[in-house]
Amino acid sequence: MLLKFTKMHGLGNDFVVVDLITQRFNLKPHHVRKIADRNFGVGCDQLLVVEAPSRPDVDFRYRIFNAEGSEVEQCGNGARCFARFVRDKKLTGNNPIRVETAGGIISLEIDEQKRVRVDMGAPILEPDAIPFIADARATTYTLEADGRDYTVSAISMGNPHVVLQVDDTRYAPVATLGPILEAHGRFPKRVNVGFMQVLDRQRFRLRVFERGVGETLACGSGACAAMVAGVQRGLLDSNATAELNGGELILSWQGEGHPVIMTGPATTVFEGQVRI
Ligand SMILES: N[C@@H](CCC[C@H](N)C(=O)O)C(=O)O
Repeated sequence: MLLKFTKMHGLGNDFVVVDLITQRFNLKPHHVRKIADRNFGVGCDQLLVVEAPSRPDVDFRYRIFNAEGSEVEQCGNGARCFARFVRDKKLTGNNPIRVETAGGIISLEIDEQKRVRVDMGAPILEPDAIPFIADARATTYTLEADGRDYTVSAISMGNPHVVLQVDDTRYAPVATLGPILEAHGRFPKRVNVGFMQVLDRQRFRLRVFERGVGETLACGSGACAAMVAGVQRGLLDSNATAELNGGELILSWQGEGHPVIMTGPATTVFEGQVRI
């Protein structure tokens, strides 16, 4: 069958977006791996699926698959692309657009400059719910890996993140420590690994080794988790800009119980059909 798709990106974190409201297809992990393959397929970090909602109080169901085929709970850069996709395809006129994900309900609002403001929901900080194995909840934890102790924050934005502070992201051990922490035994569902350099109280740099993908040019939920980690550690104010290798995101978090708000661009690259 020929499956129609749109190739999009959010700050270089790239996506194949598939509308399974107007097309019928029983998507399996091996299809995702084939489409995501950068040599033999279309190529993407994540495949995003637009579906009809399963409940009356939302507009769509948003499903997310990592390039390796695993279905995951949340994708922040993808959420902005999702909003642009359903708007450009005229699947909704609503603004904000309410969307259910496996990680909770998020709200997406497109502004006049076509940037998308995402209410990512409140961060989850209880270890059991992240999930993260710890005796008690704390702002930072000591994580032993590869014979060394690391001071980390553990946060879920619907999906699990661990955040480490580094002096300079350019020299952070993303390619070596990233995969070790991604598969660390204290994160039963594996974890996205963020390396954060705080520049001042309103600006930080971030590189993320994403679960199920590897390092990407940007990670929206990772930027939200780093924002929460920075505020909790007393390093960041409640409004800050994240510099990722693919560009910038504007973030705000007013503290525990409040949602993280992320604003940034969403770009369509091309449309196509893939035989599957
Ligand atoms: N790129 C994403 C996160 C995608 C999912 C992640 N790799 C996971 O496994 O949780 C973002 O922009 O948030």
